[in-house]
Amino acid sequence: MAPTVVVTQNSADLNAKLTEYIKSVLETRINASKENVIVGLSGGSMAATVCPIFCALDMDWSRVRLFLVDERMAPLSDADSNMGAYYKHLPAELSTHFPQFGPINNAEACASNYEAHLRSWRPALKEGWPQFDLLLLGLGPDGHTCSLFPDHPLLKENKKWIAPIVDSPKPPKCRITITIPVVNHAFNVAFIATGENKASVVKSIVKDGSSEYPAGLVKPVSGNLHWFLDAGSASQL
Ligand SMILES: O=C(O)[C@H](O)[C@@H](O)[C@H](O)[C@H](O)COP(=O)(O)O
Repeated sequence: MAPTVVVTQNSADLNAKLTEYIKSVLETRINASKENVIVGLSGGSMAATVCPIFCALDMDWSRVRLFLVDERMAPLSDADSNMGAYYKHLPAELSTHFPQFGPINNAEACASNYEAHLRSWRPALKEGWPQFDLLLLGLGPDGHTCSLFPDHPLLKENKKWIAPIVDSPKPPKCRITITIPVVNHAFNVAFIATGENKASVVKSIVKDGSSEYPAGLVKPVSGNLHWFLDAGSASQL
């Protein structure tokens, strides 16, 4: 299915459109099943974008669980820690909706612990993958998403739900990330990409349908795909 592209005028407009989208997806998923609703969140600027929205949403969060789609191997107090950024911006009762992360000195053990959390929350579909209710993904100017970088062997990972990476071209080198098939089995995937430095990669993926970049490999099997852009990132569409 073709993605829905939402071009926003300014940060207030982005906030309003994202609020409407997130509220509607969460309410739909909460009503659709008795299970907890699982939301996967990118790092980078995502915490600053979505935390104010989460804080302002008037809804029952008791059945929502939060999960990092990728994380850097850094202590919570470090500026590199994505979870640290979410802890800083979210009220304490929502921060506890993330699973524990660690050990931070061993990417492989950390990835397998994080995967075990996800498996305890959401059993595998018959195809072998979990189904996130909502993924909110960032985009790098090089076309990466999560910690899935151009030309990296992890793009071909077809067993692990969460994989370690020790040679990330974007620092820090050691991270964990969800894999492409996990992304593609989600019910709802939304990219949030702003800024002119992302315009050319947005054009290749959204307008030309290129699969050259990791983010271009995101093609939900049966879920919905949205792109939330601003004037800068949409300038070549
Ligand atoms: O932890 C990370 O590095 C990320 O999750 C990464 O995939 C991020 O989402 C993109 O690099 C976009 O980052 P910005 O939104 O900060 O541009």
